[in-house]
Amino acid sequence: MSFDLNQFFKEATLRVCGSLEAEEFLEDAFNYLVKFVPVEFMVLSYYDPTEGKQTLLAEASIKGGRLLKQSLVQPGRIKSYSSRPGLDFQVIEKAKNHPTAQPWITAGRLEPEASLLVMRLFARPDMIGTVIMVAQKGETFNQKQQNLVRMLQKPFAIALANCARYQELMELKELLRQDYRALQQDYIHSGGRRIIGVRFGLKGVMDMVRQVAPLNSPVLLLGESGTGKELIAAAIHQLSTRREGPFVEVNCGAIPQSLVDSELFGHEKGAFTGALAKKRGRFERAHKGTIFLDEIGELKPDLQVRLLRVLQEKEIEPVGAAEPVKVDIRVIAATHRNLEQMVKEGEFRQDLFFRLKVFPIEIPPLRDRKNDIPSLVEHFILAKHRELGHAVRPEPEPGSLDLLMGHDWPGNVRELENTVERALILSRGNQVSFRGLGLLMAGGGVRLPVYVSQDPPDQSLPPLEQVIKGHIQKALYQCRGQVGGPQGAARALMMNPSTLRKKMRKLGIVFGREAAGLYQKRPGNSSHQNKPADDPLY
Ligand SMILES: Nc1ncnc2c1ncn2[C@@H]1O[C@H](COP(=O)(O)OP(=O)(O)OP(=O)(O)O)[C@@H](O)[C@H]1O
Repeated sequence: MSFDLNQFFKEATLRVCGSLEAEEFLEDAFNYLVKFVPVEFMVLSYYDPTEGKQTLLAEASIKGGRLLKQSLVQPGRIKSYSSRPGLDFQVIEKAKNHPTAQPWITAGRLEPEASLLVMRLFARPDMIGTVIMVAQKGETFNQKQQNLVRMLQKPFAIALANCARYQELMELKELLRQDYRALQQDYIHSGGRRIIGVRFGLKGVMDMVRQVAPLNSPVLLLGESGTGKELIAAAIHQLSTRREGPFVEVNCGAIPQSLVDSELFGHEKGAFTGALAKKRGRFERAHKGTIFLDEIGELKPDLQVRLLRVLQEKEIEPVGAAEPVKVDIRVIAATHRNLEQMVKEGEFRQDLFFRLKVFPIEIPPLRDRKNDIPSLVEHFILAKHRELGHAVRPEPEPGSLDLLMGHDWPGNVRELENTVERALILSRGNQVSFRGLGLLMAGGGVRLPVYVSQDPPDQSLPPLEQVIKGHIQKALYQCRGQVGGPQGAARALMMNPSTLRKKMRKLGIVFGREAAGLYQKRPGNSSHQNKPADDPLY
């Protein structure tokens, strides 16, 4: 039966152009061509003329196709060699005589005596890659076989150009997807969140934040869990010149060990089983922005070394990448652990500790800034009642403040936030109660008694309005008649000052100029001489 060239061309072209994945079409082409030419394995490489960089894309042999994506290390030589004319199609009798085959021979991937067929691929007018066929042991490519392969120069070039574009698109799509996800997170992280206590309990912290934010120096946030370290980190980013860039958070204690490498440093496609697409790590995603390394004390020793390298060299090495990637990032780290002690005990690298603690900021626990509690409670009631979709915004039940101020808050602001949310979920009507939530009084761990009366209603109980009136008057007395401001009764009662004024007018309580001197405490006098006459609580 005579050999049909047209049939060969058609069948071979269908295989070469049958897929957009390099390893797939190369494998299909190999399986067909091996019937006609003595090829042991073939390699497809991609050449980027702008960067003068050559990448081995894929290889195929009897074992199947495989994605390689390895950059060749001699761009200068390749550039000059590839611009040499007349080398579009060559057969090299012995690989050792070919200028660019040497690294392959050294790497043990090519026999020095092997015969090669090198076919360059062009997309007008540039060379975009090569197909290299390595002949089976002791064989070479005769003229007839060379002619067959040469017929496929154009189909291979088209397949490679399409594959390169496709890869580029896929990578862009993946980057966009990652950026979109990161942007969503960034929005949650810094989107208009208020910090309560900036002029009170966090004043010292905020002064330091303003000082350091415009600089590029690393910042180390120290403080117990739930004190607001992440919030402060986001504020530093917002106040910095990097605010338009990303704010990427990494909880060093929460990433599973098996994923740490690729999560932080990223990976190339095919770097390991399951790495189906190139992935940018969090360091790379934080480029031109801020990376927040929470729970830095949990970082394993090998990662401490790599983080130190990132801080020193300002570059990262994605898994499977041929070259490091430069990153421009600002690092903010945080921990609730005593890093200094960890250094002494050999659990944390001293050099990394010194790098990170250029500007340490200590965030005080909530128990040391209890004056912030009323504003925090008001803030969380407002935010949570909206989140929960409650129609009315409830006010804290009278006496709540004593209860909340008496608690030690070992879980800090996070515990307070959760407590408010829980209380709101349980609240009925327009009052929110903090009783029965298991809040412990400071120091003793004594549960506040929750009074549940089994008796019939006490007929001698004063009417509710009278109790409220007396309670407000008591607050006015304690606040020396002041209604608004940080020392005012509204704050003590966790109420909006205008709501309190309205209520006082309704209840007939005198306040402001009308009450001049009425609520002033006399120095040294504890007998409450100025107490309101109709006050049922005195
Ligand atoms: N000053 C504040 N004003 C308003 N909300 C705050 C404040 N401090 C903390 N929060 C809120 O309390 C919660 C806990 O804060 P954050 O996560 O920043 O604490 P953290 O110190 O980073 O905790 P961890 O060490 O456990 O990671 C968050 O919901 C945060 O928004």
